[in-house]
This record gives sequence, structure tokens and C-alpha cells, in this order.
Amino acid sequence: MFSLSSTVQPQVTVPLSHLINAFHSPKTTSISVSASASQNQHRDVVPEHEAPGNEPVLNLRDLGLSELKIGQIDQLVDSLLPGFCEGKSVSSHWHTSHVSAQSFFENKYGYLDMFTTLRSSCLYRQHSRTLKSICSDLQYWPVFIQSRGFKTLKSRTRRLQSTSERLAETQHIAPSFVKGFLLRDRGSDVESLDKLMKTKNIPEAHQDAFKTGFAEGFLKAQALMQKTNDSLRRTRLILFVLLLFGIYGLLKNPFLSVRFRTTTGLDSAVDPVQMKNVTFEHVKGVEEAKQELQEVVEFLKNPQKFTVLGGKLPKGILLVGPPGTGKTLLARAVAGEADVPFYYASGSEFDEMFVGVGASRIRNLFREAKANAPCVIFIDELDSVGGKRIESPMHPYSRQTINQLLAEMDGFKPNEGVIIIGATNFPEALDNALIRPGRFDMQVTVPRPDVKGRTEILKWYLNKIKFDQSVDPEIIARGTVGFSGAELENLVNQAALKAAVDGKEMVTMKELEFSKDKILMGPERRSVEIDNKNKTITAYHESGHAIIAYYTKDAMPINKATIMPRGPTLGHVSLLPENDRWNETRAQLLAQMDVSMGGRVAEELIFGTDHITTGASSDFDNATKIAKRMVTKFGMSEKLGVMTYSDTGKLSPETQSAIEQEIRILLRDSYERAKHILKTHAKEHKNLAEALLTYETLDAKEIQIVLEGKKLEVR
Ligand SMILES: Nc1ncnc2c1ncn2[C@@H]1O[C@H](COP(=O)(O)OP(=O)(O)OP(=O)(O)O)[C@@H](O)[C@H]1O
Ligand SMILES: [Zn+2]
Repeated sequence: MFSLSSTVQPQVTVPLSHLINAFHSPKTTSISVSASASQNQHRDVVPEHEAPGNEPVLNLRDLGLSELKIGQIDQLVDSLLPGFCEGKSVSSHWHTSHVSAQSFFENKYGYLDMFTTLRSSCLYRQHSRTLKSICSDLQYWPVFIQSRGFKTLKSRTRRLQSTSERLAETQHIAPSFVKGFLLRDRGSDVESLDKLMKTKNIPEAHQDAFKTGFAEGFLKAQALMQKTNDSLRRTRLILFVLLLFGIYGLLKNPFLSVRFRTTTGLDSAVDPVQMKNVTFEHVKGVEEAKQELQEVVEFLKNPQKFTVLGGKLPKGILLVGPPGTGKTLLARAVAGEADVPFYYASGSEFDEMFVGVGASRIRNLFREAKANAPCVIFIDELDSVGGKRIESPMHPYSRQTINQLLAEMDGFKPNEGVIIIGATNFPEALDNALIRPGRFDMQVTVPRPDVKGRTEILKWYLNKIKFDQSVDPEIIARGTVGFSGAELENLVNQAALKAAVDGKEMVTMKELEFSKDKILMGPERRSVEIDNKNKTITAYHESGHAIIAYYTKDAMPINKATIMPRGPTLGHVSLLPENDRWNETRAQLLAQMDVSMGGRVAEELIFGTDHITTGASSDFDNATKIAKRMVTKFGMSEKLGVMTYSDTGKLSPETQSAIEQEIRILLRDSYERAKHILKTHAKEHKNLAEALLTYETLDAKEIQIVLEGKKLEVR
């Protein structure tokens, strides 16, 4: 029995015209193909095969047909000519023939199941026909010349050439295996399927059925190929579009665009922003800064007025202050007041990895600005571009950038109408050359707002939301020492959000206090389950602080006491200075220490020495810090005198122990004072603790009511 091993890969060869012809034969009798007819005759039509001899043949692979599998050819022929090959004997010459392990159809179309489909449309029985017998038949059938062939991608190039050209070319330059290939192709032109069938005595009825079957197969294959080509074309189109998008995306990428911009010099890096809407009205609590900048506004409004008298205005103004204090806002307000263009640039924008990029951006920025004078150039984070010119691997080209900035600032006349405003949080970090006269020679400090400034800022932002008339911005301002404008804005915003979450129509003091505490101490931890014992200890601890604060003359007034856990704390008492304190007296410092001691003293007095808790550690930190500074910095210790001791580690052991002793005495005395007050006011202490356990939070007024022995209104 013939078998094809996977290691043998001969080629299926069949005269070209065998196949071509099939398409051109009239399908006159295709309908008449019937199982019974073919069954009766199939034995007769099986020819006895001869060796191929010199008959020209066409490689089926070239036709795109060589990958038809054995089974498929079997099935094909079987379906077209039922019983055609049944019982046919196996010729030995197939073992050395050009039969391929792959069928010619599958080679071309990569489609294995076409013949299964074909077969399913014909209700013929199946039987085990071998490829060998079919191919033998095909190989020796006579064919005639047919100019139109079935096209495969592989043969496309060759089709472009005429047959004669191909022949000549083949004879001269083609390698021998190609030559053989093409010659066989050409040779196949002289055969005809009809002739072959005639010589092999294939019954007429079978011939037509056979031809029709082939024709149908080829047509289906052709359609499939068309489909494949279409989808190939579509895929190519999609890939092309994706490629275009990819290229566009890469060009948009800052990494590449930076290089692009440097090489082309197209980088303008800045867009002027007209800042009419921001004026000095919008900047609160920085009156001095506004006054200083007022003259700059006048200059921008009317540069000529200043040149007449020969006066020179600074080219550069440096706004110095902590983050969020409104430096950017002030610079915008300057441009807005003068109604001139405002160019914003952040120092970090000039800080580039590539040589010359920062410098070229500065050049472009100034070129644009000069063309649009009068105007304001604002460089935020000036320290990141104008820091000291140190060699740093992090900023390899910073030198060039600063030099460019210096050159640009020198490059225009003082009265050209361009004002450069720089902002920094670290003026010390700036390169000295930047702050000499002629560059950023005017410094304006923008400090954190004082209590008046904070009140103004709070009012300004409160006016943008709905708030209850009972809200007193000053109380919030007093409790927000050290808050910047941006933080106060955030406080008001958080209060508004809280009111919205709670379904309130207006923001009240409660929400403002809430958001202040949240910013200062972290969010409330309502979910934390605290047992009664701990709650009681906390209530006595906090009321201990409150009692000391209430009964100590120089302590700050109480604002609030609470046993609501927040952030890392279990409760707290907040004290409010009447005003921002510029200085603190000895008595005030001692009072602060006493208030700190109040918590632990309360624990000791109420629960006993064995039940004191760890909750007082931060109170002691605070008290110790004050005592230490009194001794080493403020000259408030009689024993150590009016001397400062900055690095205590370098001091003699005697001095060190003297300092420690003094600190210890201060703390001990403070503890005793607190103990005395709590013992004296034990009743008030108890009342306040109980009120806290009932109400959780008490404000200043409520604390006063409780301490005066009155009853609190039920809330
Ligand atoms: N004095 C102020 N008056 C009104 N609003 C202020 C004030 N200070 C800050 N803000 C608010 O805070 C926002 C941030 O302030 P701004 O950006 O001007 O601060 P900055 O000092 O430039 O900060 P940074 O140093 O971080 O750049 C402002 O847009 C404004 O809404
Ligand atoms: Zn405490």
C-alpha cells in the first residue's frame, strides 16, 4: 500500500492543461453524474500507468494546487467520480514519483476543508481511495495548450513576462532548478485534458463530471483567494494608519519634541495670558507687598512717565515667601492691574537633560515678551533655574541656562517695558549674580498672613460660598496661626464640602472648626471603638488641660475641648491666642508648660499612680521643649545666665548636667503647680469631664458654663 512519510517531500506534478482545460469544457453532462453510472464504469476508466517519460509537466505548487492532501484529492475525485478508483491496484512507480505530502489546494489556499464542504454537497458514499490512483490518472491524461492559467501570488511576477522572455531568461540566467520548473510549466501548454481523457478512454459522462468538479473547486478557491487578498489589503491599510498615528504620537512625545524644538528653534515655550480678571482685589492679607508692587503697575501702565525724569525701575522683582502665600497670584495681579500680557514660566521647565534646551527656551521667552512689551514675565520656582551654578550631574546644563537668563536680563534696557517677576521659597539658594542690581534687584517678601490677613482671606473665600451669619471668620483666623492663603482657601472649601455631605444648606462654625481640625490633626476617627474606661481617662485628661488653662492667668484662652479621636489623638483641647504672638513672656511660657502637665496630673489624681497612661508623652515633649529653650536660648534660667547654648553635645559635662538639672527643675515645678490647681478645682474638673463624656465636644462658651457650675442646655 502506498504511504507517504512525512520525511519524503516530493512534488505533485500534473500537466497544466489538465486543470486549465477543466474550466473550459462545457458542463453539458455534469448533472448526469450519478452514483450508479459511475459505479458501473469506474473500473474501466482506471488506466494502467506508464512511467511519465518526457512529458512536460507543470508543478502544481506553482499553480497553487500542490498542497492538496492525499485524502482531499481522494475525496474530490471520489465525489466527482464515485467509484472511479475503487479496487484500483497500486502501482509501484508512485514510490518514486513527484507526489507531495501536501495537496495542491491546501498549498494555495491554506484551506483544508474545502473538499469536505464540496463532498458534503454531494451525497456520495465515501470510500477509501488513495491519492496515488487519482494522481496517476491525472498525470497521464493528455492536455492541450491553454494560455490563461490559474494565478498564484508566487507566479505573479513571472506572469508579467511573456512566455518567450521567460524561456530566454531561464536558459541564460536562471539556476537549473528554476529552469526545470519553468520548462515544465511551458511544456504543459502543449497538452489537453480532452486528449488525455480520450487516450485513456474515460467515459464521456465521467469526463464532464470530472471537469465540472474541478471547475467548481477552482472557482471556490478563486473566491477564497479574493477574500484573502481583500483582508490582506485591509490589514495593510490599518497597519499604515497605525504607523502614521505612531509617528505622530512619537513626535508629540516631549522627549522627542524637545529635540525637535531645539533643532528647529520653533520652541516658543510660552503663551501670554491676559490677566485682566486678576487684580490686587483678589490678593488678601499681603498689603505691604501690594503697596510695593503698585509702582511697578504704574510703570507698566505708562513707561514713558518714568523715563522722563531719568529714573530707572528694576528689571526684575523677586517675590520671596513660603508656598501658597499668593506669589503667583500677586504677579498675575500686577499684569492684571496694568492690563498687559502675562508670560508664565516655571523654573523647572528650563531644566532640561539636553544641552542648550533650557537656554533656548529662555531666549524664546524673552524674544516673545520683548515683541509684546509692556508685559510681565513670571518665572515661578526661580531657584530651580537660577540656583547657584554648581556642577551637578542632575542638572548638567544649568550653568548655560542661568547664563542665558543673565544675558537676557542684561540685554534689554530698563525702560523697555518688560518686567520680570521671579518667585522663590529659598532666596538663599539663588545665584548671587541673579540678585545683584540690574537683575532681580527688588525683593518683595510675601509672608504668611497674620490674624488680620487670615480674617480677610477667610472672608474673601467665605463670600464665595453660602455661610451662616453666625460664622465669625476671626475666630477661625485666630485658630489658624501659620496657615497660608492657599491653606485657608482649602479650609473654607472643605467646610463647604462637609456641609454638603451633611445635607446642610449653609456652612456654619461647626463645619469650619471641623475642617480646621481635620487639616491640623487629621480626619476624625468615628469608627474607632473606644471602651468606656479609656473614654473616661481621656475625658479627665483633657479636662485636666482645660482646667489649668482656665485657671492660669497667662495661659491662652480655651477654644474647644473634645474626646473625639482624630488622627493619632484620642482627644484634644485647643487654645486660641487673642492675637498672633510676636513675643512670649516667661509667664506665658510657664503657663504653656503647666497646661501641658494638666493631662498627666489629672490621670494621677483621679486614677492613682498605678493607672497613669502613655497618653501624656506628647504633652511632656511639648513642656520639655519649652523648658529647654528657656534655659539654652532665652536666658531665662538664673543659674545658667543669659547665655545661649546652641550645640549642647559639645558642651562640657558639667554645663550639660547643669542644663539638664535646670530643665528638670522647671518641669517639676510646673507639674506641682498643675497639681495644685487641679486639687483646688477638683469639683470643676469632675463636672467638665462628665460633660465631655456626655457631649464629646465642648466649645469655649460651654466650657465656661460648666466651670461656672451652671447646667448645659440639652443639645
Ligand atoms: N493672599 C491670598 N489671597 C487670596 N488668595 C490666596 C492668597 N494666597 C494664596 N491664595 C490662594 O492660594 C492659591 C495658591 O497661591 P499661589 O499659587 O499664588 O501661591 P504661591 O505663593 O505662588 O505658591 P508656590 O510658592 O507654591 O508657587 C491661589 O490661587 C489663591 O487661590
Ligand atoms: Zn494631653
